Order: sequence, then C-alpha cells, then structure tokens
Amino acid sequence: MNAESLDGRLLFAIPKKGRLYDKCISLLAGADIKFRRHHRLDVCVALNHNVALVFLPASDIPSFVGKGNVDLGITGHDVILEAQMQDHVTEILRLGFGKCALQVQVPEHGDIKTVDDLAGKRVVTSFEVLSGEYFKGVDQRLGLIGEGEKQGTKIEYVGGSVEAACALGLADGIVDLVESGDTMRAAGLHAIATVLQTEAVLIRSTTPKHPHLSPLVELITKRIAGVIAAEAYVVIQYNIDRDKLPEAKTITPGRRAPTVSPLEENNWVAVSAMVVKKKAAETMDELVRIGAQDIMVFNLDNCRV
Ligand SMILES: Nc1ncnc2c1ncn2[C@@H]1O[C@H](COP(=O)(O)OP(=O)(O)OP(=O)(O)O)[C@@H](O)[C@H]1O
Ligand SMILES: O=P(O)(O)OC[C@H]1O[C@H](OP(=O)(O)OP(=O)(O)O)[C@H](O)[C@@H]1O
Repeated sequence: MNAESLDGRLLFAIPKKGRLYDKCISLLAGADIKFRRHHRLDVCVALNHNVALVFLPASDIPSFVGKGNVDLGITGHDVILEAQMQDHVTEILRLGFGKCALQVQVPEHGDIKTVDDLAGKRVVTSFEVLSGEYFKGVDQRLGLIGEGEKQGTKIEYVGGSVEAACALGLADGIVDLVESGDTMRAAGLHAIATVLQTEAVLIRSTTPKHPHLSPLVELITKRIAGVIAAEAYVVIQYNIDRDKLPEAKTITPGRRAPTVSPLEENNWVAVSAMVVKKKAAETMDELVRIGAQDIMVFNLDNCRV
C-alpha cells in the first residue's frame, strides 16, 4: 500500500476491533463494499468502489473524521462526545447496534446509594470528559465547587477494566458502559444514574475536505440504510375478506401503504406490507383476530427505503 493508491479515494474509518467490529464488517458486506485486508495492515482499498477502508480504534475515529483526515466513519455516539467532536462531525445515520448506556456505578452493598452520596469522592472511568461534565453539574448543585473549602468529585482516567477499580480500592464509584449488566453485576456493582444512552452511528465531517466525494458518501449512506432497514423489517403477506380491509390496513399500514391485490375468489384480497421485525408475532395475532388467513412472514435480504 502506498500513499498514491489512496489518492482521490473516499477514506472510510471502521473500528479495528472491539464491540463494533463484527457488525461493521457485516454492514460492509451487505452494502457490497468488497475488500481484502492483508494481515496487520490497517488500510486497504475496496475492490469495487473508489473507497479505502481505514481500521482505527473506535475512540480515535471522531477526531480523524472531525479533522477531515478521513471522509466517513462508524463509531459510537459516546466516543464522539468524549472526544468533544460533536461540532466537527455530523451523525448521518443511527445504525441500531452498539446500543448501551454510560452509567454511574457503585458497590451494591456499600454506603453510597445515590449520586449525591458519591459527589466529592473518587470516580474512575475511561470517559473522563463526559464524567467530568456530569459531576461538575452535580458538584455545582451541591455547592461542592466554587466558593468555600469543599472539594469537587475527583475523576481519574483508566484505559480499561474500569469495573475493578472499586474492589481494588482505587475508587468509590465508576462511570462505564452497560449493555446486559453482566460485567457490572460480576464486579458487585449496581447503577445509580445514567449519563448517556449511545449506539453506533455513521459520521462524516461537518466541513468535508473533499466535497466532490459527496455523491459517493450519499450512495454508501443509502446502501447502509438499506441493510439496516432489511434487518429491522420483515414482509408480511396474508389473504383477507375485502370488508375487513380498512381494519387490516390499520394493523399493517406498511412504510408508505400496503400492497393490495385482488384474489380469484369473490371479495377476497391479498395484502403485503413491511412490518417492524420485533412486532411481527403481535401483528400476526391481530390479523388472525380479524379473520386473515394464509399469513406468511418473509425476511428481507436487502432493501432501499
Ligand atoms: N457492552 C457493549 N455493548 C454495546 N456496545 C458497546 C459495549 N461496549 C462498548 N460498546 C460500544 O462500542 C464502542 C467501542 O467499545 P469497545 O470497548 O469495543 O472499544 P475499544 O476500547 O476500542 O475495544 P477494546 O476495549 O477491546 O480496546 C463504545 O464506545 C460503545 O459505543
Ligand atoms: O453490560 P455488559 O453487557 O457486560 O457490557 C459492558 C462491558 O462492555 C464493555 O467492555 P468490553 O467487554 O467491550 O471490553 P473492554 O472492557 O475491554 O472495553 C464495557 O466497557 C463494559 O465493561
């Protein structure tokens, strides 16, 4: 790989490992962005687009995109705020994975029960900016900073294994990401407040360095949006008496409108519509209740919405 082979290509940053990696790789496949990554190389050109993929730590992606070094990226909403890049990057698409919450946690059986109890004590985190802002608000409200002798909450950075900090005597509480809560519970902690909800997002620079690449950014965005929608929706198809159609349409309104076709049977129609995958079973129950028959549900491989 040399610098010339990247010339003129759209640079697209992907997390090189961690929680977002696998999902990003399957999104690229769904969007038909083909690449062959050589062992240990963090940059590779796409085989079928004017794109080069750059594999970076998720937490570095906001500043690479924000400063215009790369044109497009996938990372967590949380790390954009932590890198203070929210004014420099535009979140163009929420991706529906990497969903978790940044939470304040304390030992389950300790004396500290609330955020106010923790204020003024020691907090360990990998999110020192977001935690600092959060506790600044708490400290101000409690009068711990500003006038007088009292001390504000002490925020200390660690790069990983944050959940061990209380047991090791380094902290009275921590601020860390929680998805299932397994890590938190295994460490004997529980959450007492939520700082932020987050998920993975597709981002571009707010002031792009290569505006001529905008059509390619839009094409990739539409393809990725299609992959996300295909994962979130199913197609439901059923037959129903035409007299029940108004009710059926309220149960399956589709994204724009349901497709209704006449059947070769007096007064019966076939209906098909996109339905949110999570609500498919519930929707089928409601259709059965109003007399629908031959109800079928199909997964989508891909779509454009
Ligand atoms: N348990 C989780 N569930 C869902 N999303 C998560 C979870 N943990 C982290 N994320 C999301 O993934 C992003 C990257 O976190 P991750 O811990 O995978 O990154 P990393 O620090 O680059 O990897 P590693 O911890 O292996 O060094 C986070 O900023 C967050 O947006
Ligand atoms: O609520 P849970 O489902 O248990 O997920 C939360 C854990 O996931 C993340 O770490 P990860 O496992 O990605 O590893 P890391 O600590 O090396 O970042 C996060 O830092 C928590 O430790």
